[in-house]
Amino acid sequence: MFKVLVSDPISDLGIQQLVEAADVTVDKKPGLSEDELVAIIGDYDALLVRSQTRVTPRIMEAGKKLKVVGRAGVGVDNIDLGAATQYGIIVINAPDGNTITTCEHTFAMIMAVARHIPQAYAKTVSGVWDRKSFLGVELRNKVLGVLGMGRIGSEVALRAKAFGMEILGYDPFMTEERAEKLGIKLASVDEIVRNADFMTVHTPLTAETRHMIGKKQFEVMKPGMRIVNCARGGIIDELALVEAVDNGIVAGAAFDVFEVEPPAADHPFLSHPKIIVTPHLGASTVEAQENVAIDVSEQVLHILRDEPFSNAVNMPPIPANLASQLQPYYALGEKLGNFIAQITDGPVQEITVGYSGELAEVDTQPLTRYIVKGVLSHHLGAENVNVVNSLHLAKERDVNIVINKSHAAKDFTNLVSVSLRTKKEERNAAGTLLTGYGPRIVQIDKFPVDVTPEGNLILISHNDKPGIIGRVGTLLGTNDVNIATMQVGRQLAGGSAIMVLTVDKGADKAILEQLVSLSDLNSAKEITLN
Ligand SMILES: NC(=O)C1=CN([C@@H]2O[C@H](COP(=O)(O)OP(=O)(O)OC[C@H]3O[C@@H](n4cnc5c(N)ncnc54)[C@H](O)[C@@H]3O)[C@@H](O)[C@H]2O)C=CC1
Ligand SMILES: O=C(O)C(=O)COP(=O)(O)O
Repeated sequence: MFKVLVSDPISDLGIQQLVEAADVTVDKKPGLSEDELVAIIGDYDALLVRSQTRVTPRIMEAGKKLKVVGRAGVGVDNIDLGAATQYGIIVINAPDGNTITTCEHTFAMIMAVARHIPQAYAKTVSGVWDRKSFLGVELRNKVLGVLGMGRIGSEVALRAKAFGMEILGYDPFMTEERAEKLGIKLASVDEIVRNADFMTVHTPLTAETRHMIGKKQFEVMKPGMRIVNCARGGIIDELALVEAVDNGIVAGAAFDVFEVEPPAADHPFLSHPKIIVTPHLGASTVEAQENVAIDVSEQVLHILRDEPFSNAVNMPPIPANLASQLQPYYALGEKLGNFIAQITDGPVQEITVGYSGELAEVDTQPLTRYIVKGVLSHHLGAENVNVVNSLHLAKERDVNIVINKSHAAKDFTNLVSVSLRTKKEERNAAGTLLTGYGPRIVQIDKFPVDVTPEGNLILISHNDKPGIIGRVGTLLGTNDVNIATMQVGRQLAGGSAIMVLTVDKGADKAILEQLVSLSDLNSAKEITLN
């Protein structure tokens, strides 16, 4: 049974599929402190949050079973992504569900700041009928600067056009073609600051966007500018903004988000007559909350059930057609990696993965993650490595990963080979998928074999001499080890050879030692592939 913890207020209707899933139990505990979360997170397989819960490295470290953190919304700046990757926790978000809602809130803020609605409301309800103080401006024929033309920024631009505004958009990833399609003009931050009447920001908060609008921009800003931030606190320098409003450069500002949330009681925005605020309400509609909770619950279920999923933030996305092509190879890749790790002595220095045949034509990085997971699991423990952190853990340990691709796969449609180099030796195994039969190891070092990578195996290296197979069989039989299958591989008659046995139960160290003491038998290793 999977356990899911919901630590922020998330739509009940949205998480219904999780609550109703027979293999899931859901606990709702909003408002926990970091210490309280650390104390209980060890019981949970998934954590669902909005923007309040700060998912810190301490929480992830304590989340020994934690497989996924689901963000019911867009911004993941409250989740330590580096720590998530380190601990092998997938972080997913719900990027589409609140776009329109946040866009509409932005528009509410644009209109409110243009017409002083919150200030006028406050005065009216206080009993003062003041029509003079609240002279507004029209939106029609005004220039709106949009910084960040992603999902929300683009929707804001579309609606602004309906108000008769001219749009200047800035986004490093915006092409001329797309700008033309949206009916906007591309401009630099500087051009927007100097020419717009209204400005709205819709970027994430990054090192690059922090204080993107600060003292320098306010110095050259078109006087009378009105500014809206419904994206993230910190994109606009809050103190520089207050100064610009006081100097008469900025006519008004509307903020939904703050550098620190909630802002301190003495934050200058909270008492400024020209700055209006809402408490991070951008995504707070019934519809958006349902949408994001449905989206994130669906993906969390997929992840818990080991099914293909989307919207991972700390893993590159895998296009659906590539996912379906690679999926059948994941088990083979992981087992091949684990097999080679078990037969190679010494600490791993380099993993060389070879892809040939059709696999050489596609992006195989998702499959490489499984292979590296298989290798590292042997050394670091299966519970500590997964496809989220396998490449990261390899890099952290200075394990070099080399990928070779060759279009020709001799004898097979596709071949995956894995070589492991340690200080002591270099060994290699290759495998393929046999239609109708599943994964097979088809080569170990230079020896061709046909081994199903499953269960308990014994790998023996010996001299190709008459009677050796019988001696091995007798010894194992005497020790009550039943042989299910046996494969012998050699290059030349009478030369060196290998034997791969599938046995019903593992052979202990004493039996392996007895095997090695047989004449013409050089080494024996036990391999477990579950
Ligand atoms: N107030 C609220 O409740 C909500 C706030 N948000 C926030 O709104 C922001 C935008 O969300 P979406 O549109 O869904 O994200 P998005 O990822 O679709 O768009 C962000 C855009 O910013 C652009 N960008 C990145 N760096 C930039 C830079 N240096 N200069 C200009 N553009 C840059 C990106 O290219 C991208 O097109 C995010 O910060 C998100 O967290 C989202 C939903 C609700
Ligand atoms: O989706 C986002 O990025 C938001 O900022 C919404 O935050 P919330 O889920 O309302 O706490």
